[in-house]
Amino acid sequence: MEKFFPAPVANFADLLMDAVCMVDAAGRFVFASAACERIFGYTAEEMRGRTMIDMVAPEDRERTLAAARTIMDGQPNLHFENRYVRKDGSLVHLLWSARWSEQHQLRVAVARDISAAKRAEATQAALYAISEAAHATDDLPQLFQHIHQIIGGLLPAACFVVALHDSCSDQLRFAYHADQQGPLPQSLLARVMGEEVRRMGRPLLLDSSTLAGLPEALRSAAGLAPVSWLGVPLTTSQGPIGVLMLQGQGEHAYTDADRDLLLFVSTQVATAIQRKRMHAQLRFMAQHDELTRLPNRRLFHDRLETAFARAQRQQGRLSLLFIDLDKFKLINDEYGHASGDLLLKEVAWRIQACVRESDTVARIGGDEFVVILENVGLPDHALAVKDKIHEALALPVPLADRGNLQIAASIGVAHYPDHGADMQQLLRHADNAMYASKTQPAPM
Ligand SMILES: Nc1nc2c(ncn2[C@@H]2O[C@H](COP(=O)(O)OP(=O)(O)OP(=O)(O)O)[C@@H](O)[C@H]2O)c(=O)[nH]1
Repeated sequence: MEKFFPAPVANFADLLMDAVCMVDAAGRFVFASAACERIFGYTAEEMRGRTMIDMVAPEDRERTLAAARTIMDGQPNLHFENRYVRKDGSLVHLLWSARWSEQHQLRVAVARDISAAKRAEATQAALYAISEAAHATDDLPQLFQHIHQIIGGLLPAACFVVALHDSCSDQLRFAYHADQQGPLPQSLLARVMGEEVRRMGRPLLLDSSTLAGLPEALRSAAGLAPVSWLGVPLTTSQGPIGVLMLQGQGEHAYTDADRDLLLFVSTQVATAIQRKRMHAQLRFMAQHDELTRLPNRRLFHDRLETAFARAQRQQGRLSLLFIDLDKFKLINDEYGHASGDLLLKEVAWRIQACVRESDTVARIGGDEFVVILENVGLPDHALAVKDKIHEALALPVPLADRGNLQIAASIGVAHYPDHGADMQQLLRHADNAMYASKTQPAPM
């Protein structure tokens, strides 16, 4: 050191929090101050003689060499950022100021560890991105994919899992489980780990160093030399809603700092999920009937428009069935509104059971239902569905304490293109056919 600085200055250099380095024209360290050990993980002794560029993160090497050339051409650089690979394999973000000493034929540089600031910056950006994703994505699976990418930029995440609490079954439902290539089959370890995080209500770090202190079920699911996993609860202001888990990459073991970071970010993730769920719920409520949970009149019209456009485009067929319960008012009057409600739910369920999943059954009024049958080969097929519905509705509906209810319905059918070239004509035809059938007994 005294070779370059007088002794007192050399002592000061070792007191600095920033690292002072000198690199010769061939790019080898010839001097490193004491702070280097804290920043790079290597002692000054270990650094001496090493080629600087070998310690730079591979992605930053080209930029670093270009900056070094400029400095050696006589232009000092007071604000250059790059990343070095520390002795333990982790990355350290550095801010450099450097200049070339013609007299000593050395690059003299001072490096400041800005990893904490970079991490805070990245965390802030991730929080913002998660909040943005909650607005920009259409549904939860898409949101989870976005969040996977965002958190993958902060922490190693070979595999990313979101498991949400299902209040009906009181179990975790794996809503997202994927690696960079796409969805993965459910793993026993992820399930056991998720349940454990949920049970404890706090983060859990799994790797070979923590294994001994973990519950038996988790130990046996993990095996002897587990890949590192990190799990945190997803909690909103209303309480826990699920669990977020990451699987490390290769040898990487998550640290306590990683755990704290994921826990911090998880609050934003939980809020984003909650917001998305609320939107989905509001959208569902706006489009579905509260009692039967069938599509309502508005969604029926949307579906019909789409089906109609498709049939026109593909020169296909579609049929509409208008269904109105007969004398439903009497049921309400005689058995009460609650029994009427129960009957409407049963009717909805029975009609749905008569058609394919791709068909639409909607409730468009008190006791009025409608069915859109797509891709019906011949009008006879729609008539067969109509008969099936009549039969299904003719079966008695048992009431808990008041015997059986008997119900019948009037059904009008309209076929495209036979009964109308446009939607209004078709709707009118089905409605008229339904009223016409009210005056006739239903075929049994
Ligand atoms: N329980 C119950 N009843 C409802 C609901 N919505 C509408 N209603 C009742 O459904 C009945 C429909 O009566 P109407 O349209 O006269 O039909 P109807 O008695 O079946 O007569 P027809 O169609 O001529 O055979 C009314 O009494 C409404 O109050 C509901 O959500 N629950």
